[in-house]
Amino acid sequence: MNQSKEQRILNFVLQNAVRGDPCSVMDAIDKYCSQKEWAMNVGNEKGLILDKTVEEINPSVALELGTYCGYSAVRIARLLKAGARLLTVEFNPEFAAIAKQMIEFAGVQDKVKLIEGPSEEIIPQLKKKYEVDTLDFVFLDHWKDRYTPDTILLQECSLLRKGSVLLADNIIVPGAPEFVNYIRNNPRFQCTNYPSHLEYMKVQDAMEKAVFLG
Ligand SMILES: O=C(NCCCCc1cc2cnccc2s1)c1cc(-c2ccc(F)cc2)cc(O)c1O
Ligand SMILES: [Mg+2]
Repeated sequence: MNQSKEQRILNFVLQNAVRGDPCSVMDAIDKYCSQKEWAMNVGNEKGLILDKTVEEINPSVALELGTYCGYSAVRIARLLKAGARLLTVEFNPEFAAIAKQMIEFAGVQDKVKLIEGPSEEIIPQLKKKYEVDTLDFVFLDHWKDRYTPDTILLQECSLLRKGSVLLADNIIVPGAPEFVNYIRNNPRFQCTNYPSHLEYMKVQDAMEKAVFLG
């Protein structure tokens, strides 16, 4: 049965990166996906915006919606302080299996909890089942038409506190127009747009940061 693209990405990492070195894992994925096969990792240009946001917040509890191969989970987890944790949610079992191996190879597994399932099911479980009080940081990188309903759901589940930061990928491509309209017109959020480019392409994209005002 021939391999998936995601399996080929993981194999390239296993053969070209250094076990326990998150940066070498990120570099290997970026090398493969820019030279061999495009894939929807946040990439290094938007990744730097993600890094700066995470470093600014220094979150104790972070949530990622949309794990894919684990590139941004590794990217975020490498910056987390001792005792801090990232919960990352993936819908596709094949992707989750790849991401699990990627996260373990990078050596950040102690900081990352990979959860398989749809966001609308997982978010309401975060407090009781995953012992979350409130989220310091949320990275939205899953279905673009779920950004708005899941942002509303996070509020309904009292998972945001004054100062919680949302960062959303793909504001231009594939685009999340409903989310942009919702979040920029919502007085409970302070928004900032970060122009960038689609991963591995000379195509305009952007990220949107939204700080919850409580
Ligand atoms: O679709 C994208 N990401 C979402 C896929 C994850 C599905 C999930 C749903 C779900 C539900 N619940 C929990 C977890 C999850 S994970 C995506 C797509 C492009 C792209 C693709 C083609 C193209 F020509 C140009 C850009 C670029 C990107 O950076 C992306 O992030
Ligand atoms: Mg994305």
